Amino acid sequence: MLTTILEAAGQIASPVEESIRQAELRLNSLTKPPGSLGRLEALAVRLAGISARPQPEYTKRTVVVMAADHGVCCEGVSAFPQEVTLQMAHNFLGGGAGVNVLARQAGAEVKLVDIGMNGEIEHPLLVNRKIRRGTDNMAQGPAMSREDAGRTVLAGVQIAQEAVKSGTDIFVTGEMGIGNTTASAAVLCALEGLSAEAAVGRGTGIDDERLARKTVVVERALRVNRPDAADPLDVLAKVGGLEIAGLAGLILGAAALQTPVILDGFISGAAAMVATALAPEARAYLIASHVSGEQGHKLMLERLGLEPLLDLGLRLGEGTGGVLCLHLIEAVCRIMSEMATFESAGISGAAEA
Ligand SMILES: O=C(O)c1ccc[n+]([C@@H]2O[C@H](COP(=O)([O-])O)[C@@H](O)[C@H]2O)c1
Ligand SMILES: Cc1cc2nc[nH]c2cc1C
Repeated sequence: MLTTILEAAGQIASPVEESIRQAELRLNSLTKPPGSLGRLEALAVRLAGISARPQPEYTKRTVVVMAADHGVCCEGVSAFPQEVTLQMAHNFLGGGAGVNVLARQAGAEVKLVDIGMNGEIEHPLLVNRKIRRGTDNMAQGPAMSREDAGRTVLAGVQIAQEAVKSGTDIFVTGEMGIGNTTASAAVLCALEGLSAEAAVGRGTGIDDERLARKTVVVERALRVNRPDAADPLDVLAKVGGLEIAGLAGLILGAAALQTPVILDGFISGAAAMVATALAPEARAYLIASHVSGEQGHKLMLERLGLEPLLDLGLRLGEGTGGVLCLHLIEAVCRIMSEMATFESAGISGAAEA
């Protein structure tokens, strides 16, 4: 299984240097003081390299929302009951969730994937890739088998491949899963050797008492399972989640097809940690949309070496922060294609020193 995953990862090429160089030249020819568009300029250059074009355009934007359940919920780690995962899945399909609203505004399509919910939904818009009905309680043993973790990553790779074949040229990662901030914190601790205290946050809004319990649960999960930091599939299987594994695969599949991936919040970040542990080259294809309000996300992004574009205190998940950044990406693309140059507008360049 790992061999097949690493085969997919082995196809990830570096961003295209020539497109990067052309984008830098173009930015410096536009009617503005050099560098005056700040970090948007760095974003323009990165997108050029990823998409192998100095003036990229993204016309088919897909938010992949992976939904899954977590056995660890029975430890009382969330502010909401587990059945909210399935109830929210109905909400996504009906177009009423936060991400649906923001995706409509940003011209993106929401693709809901059942990668491992406890319950069943029959709906024409639902992509059914259920690997199993939720994970087991990681505080008592592995969340899932190594085989299930591998199959889930491969399902994510395949979803990316199918979407790109149907025209998707940019992805946003999204997820829904009550309990998944516990799994994400455990993955962060396992891969980076951090204490539970540094990684655990309030998720859906737990009080101090539950936060203390959640921290103990993550500590216990790490002690009981002893995940191997050098083996990302082992980490996923022992303390991960199905949506985390699926999104890790989506990232690898997208990167192998030179397609940018906008990361949403803490859970998407955990998937990115796994993906980059499997294939460090995938990092070049990742754009961090925002730093989430979830404690631990800032540290996670630092470890990933990614600078978030926004800091709005978002902690909804679903892909909401990622979709918001599509507006910034659209802005950058328009700057690159529509802005006049010093030459075309007849404007004098900077004075000689
Ligand atoms: O993306 C984030 O940073 C984020 C931070 C906190 C909560 N969430 C969402 O809330 C759910 C998980 O919270 P919890 O408390 O049940 O672990 C899950 O459905 C996530 O989409 C998401
Ligand atoms: C209502 C609700 C919506 C969500 N969306 C993502 N995670 C969520 C958690 C809850 C509880």
